[in-house]
Amino acid sequence: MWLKLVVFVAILAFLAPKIFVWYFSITIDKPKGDYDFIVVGAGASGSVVASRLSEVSTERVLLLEAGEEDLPNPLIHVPLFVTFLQHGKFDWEYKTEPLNNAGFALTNQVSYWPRGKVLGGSTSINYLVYARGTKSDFDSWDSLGAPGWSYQDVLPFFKKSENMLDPDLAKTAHHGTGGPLNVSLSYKHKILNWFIRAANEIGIASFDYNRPDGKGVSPIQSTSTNGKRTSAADAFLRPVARRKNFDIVCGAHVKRVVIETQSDGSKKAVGVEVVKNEESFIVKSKKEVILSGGAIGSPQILMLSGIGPKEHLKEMKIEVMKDSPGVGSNLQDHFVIPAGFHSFNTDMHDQVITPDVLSLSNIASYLFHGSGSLTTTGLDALGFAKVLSDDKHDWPNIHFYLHAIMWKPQIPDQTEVLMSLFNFKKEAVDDLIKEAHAINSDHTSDFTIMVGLAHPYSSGSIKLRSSNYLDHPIIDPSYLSDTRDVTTLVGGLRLIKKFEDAEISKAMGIKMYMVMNNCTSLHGTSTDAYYECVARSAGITEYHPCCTAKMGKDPMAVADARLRVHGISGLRVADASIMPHLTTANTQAPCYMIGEKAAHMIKQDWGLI
Ligand SMILES: Cc1cc2nc3c(=O)[nH]c(=O)nc-3n(C[C@H](O)[C@H](O)[C@H](O)COP(=O)(O)OP(=O)(O)OC[C@H]3O[C@@H](n4cnc5c(N)ncnc54)[C@H](O)[C@@H]3O)c2cc1C
Repeated sequence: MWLKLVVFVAILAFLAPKIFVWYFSITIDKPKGDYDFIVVGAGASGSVVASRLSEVSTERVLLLEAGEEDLPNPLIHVPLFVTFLQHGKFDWEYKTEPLNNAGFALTNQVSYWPRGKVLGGSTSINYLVYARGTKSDFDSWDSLGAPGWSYQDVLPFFKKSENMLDPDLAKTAHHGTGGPLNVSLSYKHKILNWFIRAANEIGIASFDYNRPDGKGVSPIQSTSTNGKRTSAADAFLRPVARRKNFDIVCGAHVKRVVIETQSDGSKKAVGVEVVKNEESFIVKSKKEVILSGGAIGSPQILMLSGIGPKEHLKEMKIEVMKDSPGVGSNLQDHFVIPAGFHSFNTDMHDQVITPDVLSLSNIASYLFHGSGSLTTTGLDALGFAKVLSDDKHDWPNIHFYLHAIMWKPQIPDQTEVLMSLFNFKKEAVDDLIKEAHAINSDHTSDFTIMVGLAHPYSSGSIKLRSSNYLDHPIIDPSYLSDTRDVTTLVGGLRLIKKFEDAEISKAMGIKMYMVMNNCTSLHGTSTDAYYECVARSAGITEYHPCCTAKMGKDPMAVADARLRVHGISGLRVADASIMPHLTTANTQAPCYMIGEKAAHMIKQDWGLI
């Protein structure tokens, strides 16, 4: 009897993972023959492109993803666990070169740049904020040599993707319903009421930040369904992956695009070289290859394929297929400064996410009602403002977030987390703890407001480290190399400091503190030099790299406004790289839109609609 039971359990233990994979998996092991379209990278844009192209049943579509499949996994799908997704198998784990003008509180002045390496790409590891940017962003793209990308042109594609679940927002003209991507209002911690009221008091009005215009403040709209992350894979791949004309292969690292010289001397993309399980093979495309590897992956693949700045390719000993000086240049990223706040009068335990969040009642409310703190990444609200700027555009130049997580620096784990997520130096975190001790005996930071540059003037570059596809490229974001960005951030930090002055803040005893790298001892606490020191020390990536293969008409443009790579037929880029410049807000919503618009243009160009 016991023996039978042991054998039964052993068989079950052996079979269960296989049954799980068989039931949930939507991928196949290897490509099957040639395809009409090959899409590289299953992130925000690539998932949409592949999904939409495969709607045409006559076309064979292949989606190749270097990372593994995102089988149901609490780490991915429970929003609060977002920080556990970094530094693991779902993350490319990029690092920048040492920064020259920022990062003084970072170990070796190096910024840690996670990117999703998994089905769903960065949407499987991101913070879920769904924010599109302003009308001016897209009108500016259009005027910079990308006709067809004005706000009026792109709005239908934002709406096509979206299924806005909030009934009030769903009624507005600019939101979409019925698209594959669920967007909902995130769970609201009580501290949100303070934040919105304080913002209103200091002159920042409430509004829907996805309206075309604007400055104001609003609760977060997030890409989630009943408290569960909705990634690009959940929204665009899982529901359609069993289409007969659609194959998805994971663990497939694309080394390069295969380019042939035609009889008339022109160059054409005819497929890709892929490495899976250490085996290298070529897959042929009959119509097009679409690169959606993201702002780091796509320029890297382009350069490895011989498309890039001639001198750099020669230096890397790569045969030049097309001298394209813009590949890898124009790297832009939002750069954000965390500012800690503390409340002296109010018990924060029911106001924000506290370290005891994994209580039975919280877990039960998550499992049974899809509500509570586990449904959020901690980001509760997002605001936009314009501070001291001679910027001619109408767009906001800073954005700021309420991060409703109580940070208790005296808990060693949390110190480790800060060091590992952002590469902060131990001394910098220790500085902060010391100052927090001095400010209040409980030495906790109850929550954080983060303020970031919406439209940085500084831009950097991505270059190959070598011709080996496995080597991470050289990433130089050049944060704060343009002093106008410092001026804007000083203005932004001063604006955030004003939150203290609101009557509601005084009633709750809310105070800001922000100490980094001896800024206080060097510069006091209220001078511009102090705020500049904080910005240059504590600033970190907001995870929004883009623009490294921009579309346009000027000599630095890599693709035209239909995303066709200049000088190589049968090849497009569709992802964050093609943006001419950053949008005011977060980048996933624009990347979903780019995927929708790219698929539409490809279908038009091949007479498929
Ligand atoms: C930690 C984090 C938090 C973020 N938070 C937010 C947020 O809250 N809101 C927001 O709007 N944005 C956020 N972002 C940014 C947002 O997720 C990205 O801007 C967006 O996903 C970019 O879309 P993409 O298609 O350009 O690239 P990605 O989504 O990164 O997809 C690129 C895909 O290509 C694959 N790939 C790359 N190279 C190769 C290769 N050689 N072969 C095969 N496959 C390859 C990658 O593995 C990846 O799956 C965050 C990003 C990160 C990393």
